[in-house]
Amino acid sequence: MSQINKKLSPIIAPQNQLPIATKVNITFKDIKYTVKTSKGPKQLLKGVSGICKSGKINAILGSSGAGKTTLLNVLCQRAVNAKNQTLEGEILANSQPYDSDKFSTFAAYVMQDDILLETMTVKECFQFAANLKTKGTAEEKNQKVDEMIRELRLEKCQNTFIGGLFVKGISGGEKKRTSIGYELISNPSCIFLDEPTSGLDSFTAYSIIHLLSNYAHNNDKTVTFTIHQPSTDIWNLFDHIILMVDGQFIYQGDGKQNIINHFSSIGFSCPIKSNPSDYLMSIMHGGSEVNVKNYEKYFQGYKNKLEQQAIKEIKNTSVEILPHNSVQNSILYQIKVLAERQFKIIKRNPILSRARLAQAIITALFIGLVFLRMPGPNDNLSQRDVQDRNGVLFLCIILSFMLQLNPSILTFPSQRNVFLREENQKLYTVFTYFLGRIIVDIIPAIIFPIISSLILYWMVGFNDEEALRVLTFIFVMVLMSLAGLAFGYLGGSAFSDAKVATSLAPLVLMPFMLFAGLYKNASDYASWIGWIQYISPIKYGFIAVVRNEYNYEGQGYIQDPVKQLNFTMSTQDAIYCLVGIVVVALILSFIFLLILKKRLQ
Ligand SMILES: Nc1ncnc2c1ncn2[C@@H]1O[C@H](COP(=O)(O)OP(=O)(O)OP(=O)(O)O)[C@@H](O)[C@H]1O
Repeated sequence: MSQINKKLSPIIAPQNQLPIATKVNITFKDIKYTVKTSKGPKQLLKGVSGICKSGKINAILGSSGAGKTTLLNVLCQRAVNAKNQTLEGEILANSQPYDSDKFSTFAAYVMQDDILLETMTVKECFQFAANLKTKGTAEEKNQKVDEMIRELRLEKCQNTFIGGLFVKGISGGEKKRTSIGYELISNPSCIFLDEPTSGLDSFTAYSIIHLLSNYAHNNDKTVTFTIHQPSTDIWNLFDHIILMVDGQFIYQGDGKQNIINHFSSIGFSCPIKSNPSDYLMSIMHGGSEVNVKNYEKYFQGYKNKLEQQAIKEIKNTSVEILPHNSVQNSILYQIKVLAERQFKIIKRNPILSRARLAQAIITALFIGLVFLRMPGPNDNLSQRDVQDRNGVLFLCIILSFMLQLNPSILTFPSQRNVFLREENQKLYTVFTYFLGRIIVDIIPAIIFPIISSLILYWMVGFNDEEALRVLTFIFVMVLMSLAGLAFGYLGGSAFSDAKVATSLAPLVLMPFMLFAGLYKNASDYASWIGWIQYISPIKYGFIAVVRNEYNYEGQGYIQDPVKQLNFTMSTQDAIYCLVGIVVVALILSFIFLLILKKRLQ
């Protein structure tokens, strides 16, 4: 909880003596928000005070860069005191402090960018939100989803994918309505929206604001949003308007005659027949020197005539218990819902399913053909044959590791924004998200190496004297694939940017390969760097398959190939080490995901 809110706690009455609120008024007093930049501190909000009223449409307008989004972030507790930013002032809901956790129990925030998963349909998005955000039986939740689709007039596209860069999907307006519906389904008492109409045609923009207006008026909800250049129709729907310029307020009040009167009184009369929104935007625009010179007049006008009134309203806000709309689901339920969604995503994404299956089959066939029916122990083996066999064993290990590593690196970065938004709203915990993902991601990580192994094993002519040898080989291939999954997770969670994570992957892979015992003998590493072999999953996988393959009893091979490689560890011990590495990498990636979440929020 921010410092400012702590200060206020003593004046709050004990919770059990307060009336339970049906509505929420957000008030803020003397908010100053400063960020550190390379050129020194920059104050983005310069002591603003105001109110977002319940049952009303509160619109924040202003010139570009005035600080509208910053104010919204502050009210949603997304901008708090930290090393590189300071926040001063009071932010209250029904005269009570709230932090980001508390915020998610009574309010919702729709960001400017639509953060939705592209391979989910509109209905599935609502279903996911209803499952985790609302109470009731499955039937009641389905009913809520259908109602929301009807209310937002999304019937026609309810079964269409959201779409994105690679998948064709719904229109921009439908996407925006889906983002709003995703939040409204839990019936929050307050909803904040950052530019809900940007990029939309005037009819769609009007229909969205009209919908929000109904939500506020019919249910006594607090709707607050930033908006650029509204049409007259949209302007007429605003109940409470805040105008901002250069981090300060220049107007706060209703959008009807009062706003026109106020600006007339300070010398800026809106021309008759002119849209007040267009006129006010034109006198606020920071691109005009004349406007910038006039800013001081606007500030003085606001301070002298309106600020005290706003402060009085803040003081008169009653103290009431904040409504609690959020739902606490069991861990198992959260994992189930997340795993179901992840399963759909994988099934529908051709790169995540079919392409990977084809990759596993084609690479296995290719290796199988290149090393087809290699000479075995009964074929008068030369040292060259042993080297070839070592080579193909090593290649199998690399293949299994790499085929899983590459897609896994993208696992977290590709859904980062969705995860941050949903975790922020406390729909689930980092732990349940992590488990929900693993449960689904592990399926291809197990199946694909089995398929590759079954293709390769007899094509190459690996040791099939006993069934256990075949099973051990397959098991090690699966473990290598799981190691790829774990290291992919690790890279994806340690670096928030997918590009950074993928470009760093070869840097990690190279030493693992170098210290696996094939390119340089295991006993020849310099001591200062030789320790890398102990953390190389490729080394343990290679030892396991080498020991499993060669059955040296003096026959067939000129020398014992295992001894030549200087592998003293048994197959079993190598498998244990590999399992240990997989577990440690998974634990580390979970910790990194926790840290990453905090850093990004
Ligand atoms: N972390 C930051 N560091 C430095 N400057 C910042 C930071 N965040 C925002 N700003 C600056 O603060 C000002 C206000 O930004 P904000 O996004 O709140 O404006 P806005 O009114 O929403 O603008 P627009 O309408 O163009 O979206 C801008 O000049 C922006 O460049």
